Amino acid sequence: MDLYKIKDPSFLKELSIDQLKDLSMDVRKFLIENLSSTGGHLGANLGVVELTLALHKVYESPKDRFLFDVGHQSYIHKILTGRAEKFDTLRTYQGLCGFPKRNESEHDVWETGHSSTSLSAAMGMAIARDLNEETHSILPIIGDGALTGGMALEALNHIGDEKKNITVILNDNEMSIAKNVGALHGALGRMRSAGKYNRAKDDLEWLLKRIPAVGGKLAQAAERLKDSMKYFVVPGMFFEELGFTYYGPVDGHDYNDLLENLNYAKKTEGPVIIHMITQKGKGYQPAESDQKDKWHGVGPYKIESGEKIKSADAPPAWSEVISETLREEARKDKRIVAVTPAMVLGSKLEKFQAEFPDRLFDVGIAEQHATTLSAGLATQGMKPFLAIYSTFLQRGYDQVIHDVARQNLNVMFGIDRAGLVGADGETHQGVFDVAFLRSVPNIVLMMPKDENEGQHMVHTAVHYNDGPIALRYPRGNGTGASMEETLKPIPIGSWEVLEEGNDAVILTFGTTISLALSTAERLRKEGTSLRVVNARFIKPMDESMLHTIMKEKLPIITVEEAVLKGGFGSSVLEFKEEHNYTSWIKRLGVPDRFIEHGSVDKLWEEIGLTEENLINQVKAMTITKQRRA
Ligand SMILES: Cc1ncc(C[n+]2csc(CCOP(=O)(O)OP(=O)(O)O)c2C)c(N)n1
Ligand SMILES: CC(=O)[C@@H](O)[C@H](O)COP(=O)(O)O
Ligand SMILES: [Mg+2]
Repeated sequence: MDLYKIKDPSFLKELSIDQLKDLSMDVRKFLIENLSSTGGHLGANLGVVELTLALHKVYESPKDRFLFDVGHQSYIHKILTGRAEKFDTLRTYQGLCGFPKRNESEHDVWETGHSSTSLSAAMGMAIARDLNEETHSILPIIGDGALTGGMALEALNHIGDEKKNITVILNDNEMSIAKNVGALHGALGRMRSAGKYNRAKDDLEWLLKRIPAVGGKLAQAAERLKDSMKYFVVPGMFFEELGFTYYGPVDGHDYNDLLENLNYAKKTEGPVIIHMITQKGKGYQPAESDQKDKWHGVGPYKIESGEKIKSADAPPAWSEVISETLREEARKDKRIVAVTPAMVLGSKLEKFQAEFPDRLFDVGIAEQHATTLSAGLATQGMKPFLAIYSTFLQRGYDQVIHDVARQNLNVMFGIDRAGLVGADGETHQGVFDVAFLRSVPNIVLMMPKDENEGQHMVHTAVHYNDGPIALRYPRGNGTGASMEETLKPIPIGSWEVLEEGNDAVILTFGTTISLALSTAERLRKEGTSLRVVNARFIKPMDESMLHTIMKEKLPIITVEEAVLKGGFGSSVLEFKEEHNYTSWIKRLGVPDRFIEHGSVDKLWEEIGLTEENLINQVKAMTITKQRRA
């Protein structure tokens, strides 16, 4: 079938099971071909082909609401709702978003990117539906990984109690990004192996209710029988105890099983959970056989061999440098433990895990728990290193304030993916942490200019015993800096002058340092000398250097790959105001709006992090200064 001709999913109603099977093959081929050049979340999508087609066949989007949790598995939904032709632009600048997007289609009713939000949103929609006396179905589609997120459990608690008509599609592939973890994962495993018990239970109940002569009594007996079987065969029966009708396990690749259960659920009153078993990466051998992450998220690759296309000789990834330094430190100090909320692979902690299996804690998608767990560890004299993406630390903000900083505990934060991340777009940009951390008392916040300084910062954090300390580093590869053999602590709050100059000063840190240096070089050729300062401690700042600069009355430009509102530049403005200086300060950084997906270079251009813009700002300030003088 020509997928480019699909305008909406209504055609599915007429398709036979054989036609659905053919269409599934076309969809898989389309995904494998398109993503081989764009990259994207291939594994998860290959696993939900049948599930998504079946949902669109039985239900009626957008009247019925599909909420894709995390949303990385919504590609088939996008194809079925008329967006196949945009797939060559997937996750590129101004192209198709990799997650559901309300302004892309009326079929995208809930935007995601971060996990475990779909059940709460579904509950909100269900309450509104009932108050408005509407009758549509609401179907959150949530993975076994996302189900471990605290929010999902909070929502189950509410939905089960209120008995709302919500049909939860639980897509259980036994994988988070890496193998799923936790007791809930274990419970799902037991439900999976309980086989078709539930079907037998429902069939029995259905049969008994239809015997007219003995009707009620027999049905009551059946109910008792069902309850005792429930405890006997499926210990806990977690979902039913919470007030859900549980259907499953359903073979998520078998249309007979899928359609039968979806149609059954459609007629069931109250909250329903359909436990679907799927295989991540299904239908593409390299993904199926990958034991690590089933091709969760990939860059471009060769279709035939599955070989990933990578630029040769790239410097090591930032995450690798940081976690490898931590591993080195962990050999010397037994108190060091690493904590990750489901990101062992992304944060490159596999080697740490292999060497110190008892000192690495993958807690699942549980950023709040991970943060407070680290606080708990620190109270007992341990040195926890919480490796966490900047964007996901947003989930643990109260825990940072209430549990870590307030008690001034020695928790180390490795804030990964700090700055613009590119293809994942606005849900994942790591641009808020500077603003939301610098206002919290007791925290030290730093960012290295290169991976050599990065390793020294890990060392600094390990040897810092005066409270929480956070080290932020970007997505992708390092700068290729040569690495010093001996690790040394960097004095807390110290900045360094990278380039001397007397016409204007640039205060910057991390990724934007190279921009400042190249701009300074260009301006020097034109006779303007810029002082470039590596403001590697965002908090505390180097106040002695700031006093010197402000006394010199040089124009100051702050540059940061983080939000301007409340960011590093704001702290420089505050310093000026607190000390009654008159310095002229300009701030460059991320403006007050959400930044969509695209290559980081393109996004820097969009927000004015370019040499041209910086040169213009410097010229405007220095020329005006000369005129004023
Ligand atoms: C709050 C939050 N933490 C971490 C992530 C990173 N993340 C994206 S997908 C994923 C695994 C999700 O597993 P599951 O829900 O089972 O979906 P699957 O990929 O297996 O289909 C994780 C940890 C995220 N998106 N949001
Ligand atoms: C959907 C999601 O949240 C993750 O899969 C994320 O896309 C991973 O990002 P990295 O590729 O930066 O690890
Ligand atoms: Mg999963």
